[in-house]
Amino acid sequence: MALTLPSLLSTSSAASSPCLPPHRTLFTGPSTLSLNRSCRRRRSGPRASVAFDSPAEAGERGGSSSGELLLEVRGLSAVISESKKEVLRSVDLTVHQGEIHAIMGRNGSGKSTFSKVLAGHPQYEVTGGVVTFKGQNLLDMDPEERSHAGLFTSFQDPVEIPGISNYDFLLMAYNARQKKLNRPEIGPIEFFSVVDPKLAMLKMEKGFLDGHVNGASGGQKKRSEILQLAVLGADLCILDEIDSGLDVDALQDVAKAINGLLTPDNSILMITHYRRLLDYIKPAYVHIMEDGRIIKTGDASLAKQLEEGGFKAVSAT
Ligand SMILES: Nc1ncnc2c1ncn2[C@@H]1O[C@H](COP(=O)(O)OP(=O)(O)OP(=O)(O)O)[C@@H](O)[C@H]1O
Repeated sequence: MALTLPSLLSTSSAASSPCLPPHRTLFTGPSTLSLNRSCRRRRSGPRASVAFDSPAEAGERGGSSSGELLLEVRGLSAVISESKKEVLRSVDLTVHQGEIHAIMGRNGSGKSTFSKVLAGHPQYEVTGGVVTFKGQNLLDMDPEERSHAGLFTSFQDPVEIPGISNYDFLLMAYNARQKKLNRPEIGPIEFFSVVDPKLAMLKMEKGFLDGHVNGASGGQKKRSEILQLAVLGADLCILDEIDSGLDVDALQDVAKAINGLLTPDNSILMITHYRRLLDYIKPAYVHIMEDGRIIKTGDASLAKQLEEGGFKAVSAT
């Protein structure tokens, strides 16, 4: 289906958490223009605590009680649509409300593909498995519906959208959600009161809102994505290498903002290569992905093991 801007924004509705409404899924690249349902199915633990402010605090508050089942992935397999090369091979993962999960793994092991397949990216075709999100069959939803259901995906390399300011983008996305929730839409002036506190939280200059979508530096793009999350909200946030391109201070600001958005009802699945992110956003579960499947799951000590011993220390082979 060809995308209009509103459908590109694809903001949404049905999130259960009133303070964290759903969000948009954004495919900004050639595939955006032909966003379709090809990523639908082809054939028809412990819980992390929330709101850590510092590594020490994160360590102290790391908890482990399960909320409601949010995402259940069973035997998910997928191929690249064009080449039919298999990239996901029977991935299993379960996320409950309030949990923080991290996926780590070698370059090319399939981490980003996994997040894109969950978001419904048309570059991939699901060839097997079941994915249930908030009790619904995620694979039967198009990307917009997934967003409407409360799935937020921050991509590794968000593509610029020249000609659309960040402010307009956020306002349109916000109002689309309001509409979906049968709430009154708000005007551009009123919207400042929504965005302003979020900007402050992320230590972003107001001038950022005048720039075009994803048209900033690498670090600013990452902050921008978290700003979108803060304004629009989500039940499950998939953050793909949110730490890449961030300097030390920016990493702390972004991590603090993410922690500030956590409630006992929403969850995070983050993909990262570096343990330092996990010092700020402490996961209850760390998964190691290898050759398109999750080969090991443990707690945060698995990330330490990985850092100290390299992939051979945690590899299946
Ligand atoms: N659209 C695509 N076209 C061609 N190959 C692809 C595509 N998407 C993924 N791949 C290939 O699938 C494999 C997994 O890629 P993916 O980006 O998911 O890995 P990753 O674990 O996220 O890597 P990194 O840590 O480097 O970001 C790689 O071999 C990659 O080249």
